[in-house]
This record gives sequence, structure tokens and C-alpha cells, in this order.
Amino acid sequence: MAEDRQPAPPAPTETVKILIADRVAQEGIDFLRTHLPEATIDVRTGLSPAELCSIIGDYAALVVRSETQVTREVLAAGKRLKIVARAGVGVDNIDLETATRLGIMVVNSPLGNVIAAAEHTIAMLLALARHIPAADRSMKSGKWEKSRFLGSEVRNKVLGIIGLGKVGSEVAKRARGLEMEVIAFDPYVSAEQASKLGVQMTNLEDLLRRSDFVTLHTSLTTGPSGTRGLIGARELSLMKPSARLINCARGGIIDEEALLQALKEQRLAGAALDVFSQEPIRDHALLRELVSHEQVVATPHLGASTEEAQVGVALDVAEQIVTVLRGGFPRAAVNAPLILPETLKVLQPYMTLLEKMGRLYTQLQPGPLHRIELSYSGEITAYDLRPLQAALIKGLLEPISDAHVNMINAPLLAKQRGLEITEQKSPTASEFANLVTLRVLDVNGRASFAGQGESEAEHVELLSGTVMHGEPRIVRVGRYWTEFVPEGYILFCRNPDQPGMIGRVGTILGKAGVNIRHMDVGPIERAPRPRHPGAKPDIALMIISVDDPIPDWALEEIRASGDIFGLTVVNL
Ligand SMILES: NC(=O)c1ccc[n+]([C@@H]2O[C@H](COP(=O)([O-])OP(=O)(O)OC[C@H]3O[C@@H](n4cnc5c(N)ncnc54)[C@H](O)[C@@H]3O)[C@@H](O)[C@H]2O)c1
Ligand SMILES: O=C(O)[C@H](O)COP(=O)(O)O
Repeated sequence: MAEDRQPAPPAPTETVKILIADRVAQEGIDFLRTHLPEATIDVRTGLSPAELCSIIGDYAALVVRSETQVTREVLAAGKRLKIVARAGVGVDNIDLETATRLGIMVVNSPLGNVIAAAEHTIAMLLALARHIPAADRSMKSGKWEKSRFLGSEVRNKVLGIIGLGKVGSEVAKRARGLEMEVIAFDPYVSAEQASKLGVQMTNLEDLLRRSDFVTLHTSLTTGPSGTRGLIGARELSLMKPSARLINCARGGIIDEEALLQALKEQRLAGAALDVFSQEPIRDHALLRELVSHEQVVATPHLGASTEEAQVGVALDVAEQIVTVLRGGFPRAAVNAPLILPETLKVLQPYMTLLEKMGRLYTQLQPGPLHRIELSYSGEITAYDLRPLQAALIKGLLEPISDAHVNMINAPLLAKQRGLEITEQKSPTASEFANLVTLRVLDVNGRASFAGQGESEAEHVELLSGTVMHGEPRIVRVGRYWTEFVPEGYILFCRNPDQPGMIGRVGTILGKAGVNIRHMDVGPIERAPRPRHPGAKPDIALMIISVDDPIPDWALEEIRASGDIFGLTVVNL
């Protein structure tokens, strides 16, 4: 198999070799030369995948940006490879799973180009508002078309920011300086955090309806609550015909075909695009037509391309290469282990459990987090449980951001999000040998219920889990006792605790050709409660693990079948 690396034969010479495969700032290369004088540094950009595979076996370190694809084949051929360094943030071009399996460290520069990306967004905003690229083209063709390029001021206009993270927050600050009214949609940022930036939080639909400019700053994530295709035909139809859309985040967040259609039908006044679903776009017919459209301003993924950012990211990763090649631990390891090998054996299944609990919570109950109480009971309390907390933070944050969480950065990343985690330990076992419970508290430190009746049944403020036969199990979701393996696609819904409900859902899934792997209906109480004749049935939680994604039409049919509500599909 490709990823089974054969041990490297002894090198003919012991020279350490570093390959720079994409253009990076000279300062980074100079840093490597100064601090690793014994190393050979080769700068070879524009290599084909086959060329890269044929030479990578000689190198201990590989430096890339977003162009070079560091595939499983490249990593497998990298018999001496210790580190892949991404001079920038996104590691979508690196096969992280294979790198981790092969013990190759991947590092990046998580903060080095945030300002560059925010400034590029503002440049795009003003270029759109004042038709600067089109006016420049017209001048260069010898024309003086003063009346053709009537622009609009941005002052007092509404800027809608989707994704108020590192870049989105910097864009907000700059837009406030331009006297714009800034609103934002980010299910994971609280109104209090936003108000410190002078930003008002709202929902996606309201943002799209109200904004004169909409700018995207989420990472590209897949899965049921992912951002791929977040802005499609329906979302574009909500925008004002005079509105303009900016994407300096990632290609794939906008449905490019729907965007082109909206522009052609003049249902949108313009778009500025720095990123595309295929890069470089080469002869991709749709993307070619999109970037050639009169109302589109396009740049070839230049968000991070400033001298300052490039020097910053190049130095950042060069320092980490030196550290790793000298046997140290880098400060921005993307795939760093969360735990030392000695304790790994005992805590590994619990780390998986905590990460799954985090992923489950983020998808079941999206929203800002303020405080989490983690309680442990049983013999695991004898260990240093910090890796478990880091695993929880990893599970909570990674589905919704570019964050790569490790033991070192986990507490900092949680703090940056305004999340406080407290721990309680009790060595006395409950009915489970070891039990972990996470309880989510609101800003006032209370475990809040959303309301009464159905909304109360839908609200999840608590999750409990354990490990059985070395495998994580979730045993409680909100008010419900249950037992299921947190793995793959899982459907959650609520229904009155009465006959016929399971069959109804099962029939629709069967019609959709979706195989049910496991099913559980969680009661509120452990033992059935005596029910008076004529009393309303309790609300039960139905949990169904399936082998494949459930098609949208089947979900709609389940929703419309009556008595079933609070339907969510998570991908663990
Ligand atoms: N064009 C460039 O050269 C360039 C440069 C730097 C960063 N980027 C990209 O910009 C984007 C933002 O980077 P960042 O460092 O600010 O990331 P970040 O992780 O700090 O912020 C992302 C934000 O998106 C939010 N979010 C997640 N899912 C969401 C959803 N469904 N709806 C609304 N908000 C959601 C998260 O809560 C988070 O606050 C990333 O895609 C990054 O790769 C591009
Ligand atoms: O992820 C990033 O850091 C940015 O998208 C920049 O990518 P680049 O280094 O290829 O310009």
C-alpha cells in the first residue's frame, strides 16, 4: 500500500535536505541557512506531482503554500520526511491523516496572514463600490468613460459578515472605521463578543436581506452543519439586487453556478472573488465565465500575498523546521499528538470519547459557548486528565473553524472563544466504571432550558459518556438516557412516546436505501413511569445510526410525517 513507507536506506551522505516547493519569502530561506548551516536547501517550485514524488525521498523537510498538493503518494515517497511546513493557514492541500499515520509532523502559521486577508477584503469592497478594476481597464484601452463608472459610498451602508473569527473580526474593525453599519452571522460567537467590535449579531436570512455588502469569513467545512455551499441559489435570492458579495475565505462556500446565474439575471450587483472551487481555475469553463463577468472583480488567491504576511509566515515555519529537525516540539503543530505515549494506552479511548462528545454537542446544539462543567467519576480520575479536556476542545472547535487543536494550544483557543471549562473529579464510580459528563452553562452560570414542552425536550445542556469494551459510548443526551456508539452519521429526533413512531422513520429510511446500523429510543426516566389513561405521552428521543448520508428528501419526509420534531443529523 502507498502509505506503508519502507525504512529509508542509509543516506549516502548525512546532509539534511529541505525542499521549498512553493514560493516563500527569502527571509524564511535565509533563516534556515543561518540556523541549519549543514543543511542543503533546494527551491524547486512548479513541480508536477510525479516529479515531486520522484525527488521527495531525499528530503527531511518540505515547505509548501496552497499550490503543491501533499498527497498520500508524496508522503509515502518521503522516506526521510520529518516535517511538512505550510507557510500560511489552510492545510486543505495536505493529507493530514496519512502524515499523522506516518509520523510526519505538519506545522502551519495560524496567525501570520490574518491582517493581509482582512485588508484584501476591504480592498475588494472598495474596488466593487467604485468599479476600480473596470475603470482601469477602460483607461488602458484609451477611453475616458467618466459617466460609466458611477460608484456608491460605503459609509452608512450595511456590511454583513458571515464568520466572525480572526479574519472576520479584523474586517469588522476596518469597516467600522469606514463608518459602515456592521452586522454578522456566526452561530458560535456570542452577542457580547460581537458588541465589543461594534457588531450586531443576527441570523443568516436577516443578514442577507439587509446587507449592501456580504463578506464570507468561515473556513470550508463539510458535513451536515458544514459551510460547503452555504451561499446557494436560495441565499442569493434573499439578497438585494443592489447588493454585492465578497469571498476571500475559501472556494466552495459559494455555489459558483448559482452566483453566475444571479449576476447574469441582474439579481445581484456584483461579486469580488479571491478563492475558487478549483485553483488555479485553468480551463474550468464555469469559473472562466464567472471571472470574465463584467460585474466580477477577481484575484488569484491573493489574500495572504503581502510582503509583511509572507515574511511573517515564512519565518514562522522556518523557526519550526529548525526546532523539529533539532528534535524539539514546534509551537504550531497541526497534527501534534495530544498526549505522551506512556499514558496514551489508558486515556486514548477516553480522548476519543471526549472529542466525539465535543463534536456531538457542537452539531446538536450550535451556539456560543460560555462555560462547561466537566465531571469525571471512576478510576480515570487518578490520571492527569488535561489531554481529555484538550480532546473536548478539539471536538467542539474543529468542526466549525480552521483551528488545529493540540495539548499546547487547547486552553488558549478555548479562552479566545470566551469559553471557560471547570472540572470536578470523584474517584467513586457510579453505575459505570468511569463516567464523563459535560454540562453546558449559560453566561450566568445556569444550566438553562430553552423552554417548556417540546422546546425543552429539544434542548441539550448535558452529555454523558463512558467507555465499554474499549469503545466510547454516549449514555445520556440532555434529559434522555440512551446508549450508542458515537460514530458516523446519526439521526436524532423527538417524538411522543407512543407506538408506531420507529416504524414510520424506519420505513422512510428503507425507501431511501439507507441502512440502519443501530437504533435507540431514549426515555426520560430509567424505568417506565406509570401513565394515567388519557394522559399525554412523554416525549422520547429517537437515535438512529446509519451507514450512509440520508438524502434531503427523506429528511423532509420524516419531518413532514407528523409528531416528529427536533430532527438533526450529525456526522461523528
Ligand atoms: N484568501 C486568503 O488568502 C486567505 C488568507 C487567510 C485566511 N483565509 C481563509 O479565511 C477564512 C477565515 O479564516 P480565520 O482565520 O478567520 O478562521 P477562524 O476559524 O478564526 O474563523 C472562522 C469563523 O467562522 C465561524 N463559522 C463556522 N461555521 C460557520 C457557519 N456555518 N456560519 C457562520 N459562521 C461559521 C466560526 O465560528 C469562526 O468564528 C478561512 O477559510 C481561511 O482559510 C483565506
Ligand atoms: O490558507 C492560507 O493561508 C491562505 O489561503 C493563503 O494561501 P497561500 O499561501 O497559498 O496564498
